[in-house]
Formats: sequence, structure tokens, C-alpha cells
Amino acid sequence: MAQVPVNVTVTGAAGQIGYALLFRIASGQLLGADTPVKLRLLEIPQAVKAAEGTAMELDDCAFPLLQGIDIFDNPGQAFQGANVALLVGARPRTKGMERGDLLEANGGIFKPQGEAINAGAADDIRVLVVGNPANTNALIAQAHAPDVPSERFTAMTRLDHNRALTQLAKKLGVSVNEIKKLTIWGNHSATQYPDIFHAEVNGTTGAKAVGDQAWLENDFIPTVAKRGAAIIEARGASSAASAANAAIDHVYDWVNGTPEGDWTSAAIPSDGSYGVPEGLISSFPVVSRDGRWEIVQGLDIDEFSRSRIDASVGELVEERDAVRKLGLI
Ligand SMILES: NC(=O)c1ccc[n+]([C@@H]2O[C@H](COP(=O)([O-])OP(=O)(O)OC[C@H]3O[C@@H](n4cnc5c(N)ncnc54)[C@H](O)[C@@H]3O)[C@@H](O)[C@H]2O)c1
Ligand SMILES: O=C(O)C[C@H](O)C(=O)O
Repeated sequence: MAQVPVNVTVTGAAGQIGYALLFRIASGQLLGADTPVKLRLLEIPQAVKAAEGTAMELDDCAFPLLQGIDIFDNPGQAFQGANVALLVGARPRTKGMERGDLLEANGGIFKPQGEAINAGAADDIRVLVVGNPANTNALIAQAHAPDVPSERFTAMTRLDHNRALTQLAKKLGVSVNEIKKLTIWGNHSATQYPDIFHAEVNGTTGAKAVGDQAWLENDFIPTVAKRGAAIIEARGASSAASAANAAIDHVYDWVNGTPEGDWTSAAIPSDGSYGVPEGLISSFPVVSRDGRWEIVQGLDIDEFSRSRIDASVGELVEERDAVRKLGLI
């Protein structure tokens, strides 16, 4: 194994997603079975000990690709030399907290992390924000990393994409492998729009295969969009293994490319495509080619889809304006 290890920084490493994610990174699932990795874990001081416990377990797995683990409570050190950064740690919404309070609290996390990425990350840094509100947290981090190409900041809607694939596959009685070109548009929130009008299923579209607009509107869309809340209700904790799985899928495809004849969903900075204001970090149909995300162009958007996309993008605009007002971007 002559390859130089890839530095992967994970924030919130002692949390539940961190616990589901780190072993998969170390086993080679994030970057590929031939790519050695070094883990750089960032936690708040109170959780460093728990992160050390996870690091002991990682050691005990004797993963051949894992070439080192360092633990930090300081973003400046944690992002030094990072090639991939998974920003998982975030401030959750607690009782009585308004959206503005949540955005402000997260600004206190993602602003210094953006600055640290700007100051010390490797030239090829790729950032995936998982911590909620993911799209706007990514926007905050990006705003404080002016020397990093803006398209390197992304937020995760792959979990929503995977959720939508399974809901549609179950409805149609097919395997998820038989469904291509499904799209999540907009925000990783309850306003997101899972679009099956362009999805392909065995020679027809997802919407035609279903042939049931009432199911689409009253069942499919709300089930996917509110799945996070349903998991919290059922588990008493938010989705962790499925979120870690989606983070693995996102970065693996970003680095290694998406399969021919299909696309996936990721929240990436808008270039104005599909009327989404330039610069917003919004979910689109995307392919990855040569290590870069590209928005799939030329899709016809009917009135139904347009209004759903506009609603979710409108929420992103509100979030952007709120963090702008707070001086966070
Ligand atoms: N985008 C998605 O699809 C998606 C899906 C599931 C969860 N999430 C979000 O992911 C985030 C993490 O979820 P979790 O279940 O792992 O939460 P968790 O509470 O179990 O873990 C979060 C960890 O982050 C750490 N942390 C807090 N502030 C930090 C900072 N400034 N620097 C480094 N670490 C910090 C905490 O100490 C904690 O260990 C939440 O915001 C959650 O809402 C997003
Ligand atoms: O953490 C949450 O609020 C839910 C999470 O974003 C999810 O989609 O599962």
C-alpha cells in the first residue's frame, strides 16, 4: 500500500452519527478499498473522552486502511491538512428555541470551522455538512472560507434520496436497483421535494408507474419529507446509521463518480439552474464527473413540481437572509 493516506476530519465524532460513521470510513467504504485514511476527530472538550473511547475501539478493529487517529477540541488543529471534512457536530434545537436562535447557535460552530478550513485544509478539501440545519450551516462555513472554491461546500440530502428510493420501490414492488434518476430538490427539511416525475422505472417514469397522484401528494412526499421526525418519534433519537450511510454514499460518489445512466441528489451551491438563486446551497439532481458535482440540466419542470421546488427554495432564502441579518455570512 504505497498510497499517501487521505486525511478525513469528522466533527461531532463522539455523537451517534459519528459512532456509526467512523468504522465505515476506517474500513474503506468512504473512499474505496485501496485508499488508506487518517482520521482527525473534532469534539467539544466535554466529549473528548468519549471520542477517545471510540478511537480505542477503532484500534481494536485493526483496520488495514486506518493509518492514524488524532483527537482535537480545536478546529484549527482538526482541519489541518484535511482532504475530506464531514461536519456532523451541530447544536440541536431544544425546547423553546426559535429558528433564529438555532441559526445563531450553529453560526457559533460553523463560522470558526469555515475559518479553520480556510486556514489549514488541503487544497483538494471537500466538505459535507450533515449537522442541521445542514444547507444553511454549509452556507455559513463556506462564507468563512473565501480561499476555498465555493463548490467544495455541500450539504447532505442523500438520506432523503435513499428514503425516497425505498418508499417508491416498496410502492411499485420493485428493487431499489430498478429505479434511476430520482431527485430531492431544495432544503433538508420538511419542505424538501422528492421528485419522481423524471425517475425511470423499467421503461417508464416513476410517476406514471405509480399512476396515483393522491398517493404521491398525500403519502409519498410527506412520508419522505417527515421521515426524520418519524424516526425520532419511534427511536427516541434521530436517525444515525442511515445518516452515516448517506454520508458515505455522498462522499464515495463525489470522489469516485456516479454510475453512468443515473444521477443522485446533493445540496450544492446553485449556479442559478432551475431558477434557484445563485449561491444558495440547495439540493439538485447531480452527477459527479472527475471529482466534481454537476447539476443535471434540461429537465422539464411542470407546474406541480415548480411550486414545490419554489416553496423549499423560498425557505432556504429565508434562512440565508436570517443568517445574513445575524452577520454570519
Ligand atoms: N442531513 C441529514 O440528513 C441529517 C440526518 C440525521 C441527523 N442530522 C443532524 O446531524 C447532527 C448530528 O446528529 P447526531 O445524532 O450525531 O447528534 P449527537 O448529539 O449524538 O452528536 C453530536 C455531537 O456533536 C458534538 N459537537 C457539538 N458541537 C460541536 C463542535 N462545535 N465541534 C465538534 N463537535 C461538536 C457533540 O458533543 C456531540 O458529540 C444533528 O444536527 C442532526 O440533526 C442530519
Ligand atoms: O435530526 C433531525 O432533526 C432529523 C434528521 O435531519 C433526519 O432527516 O433524520
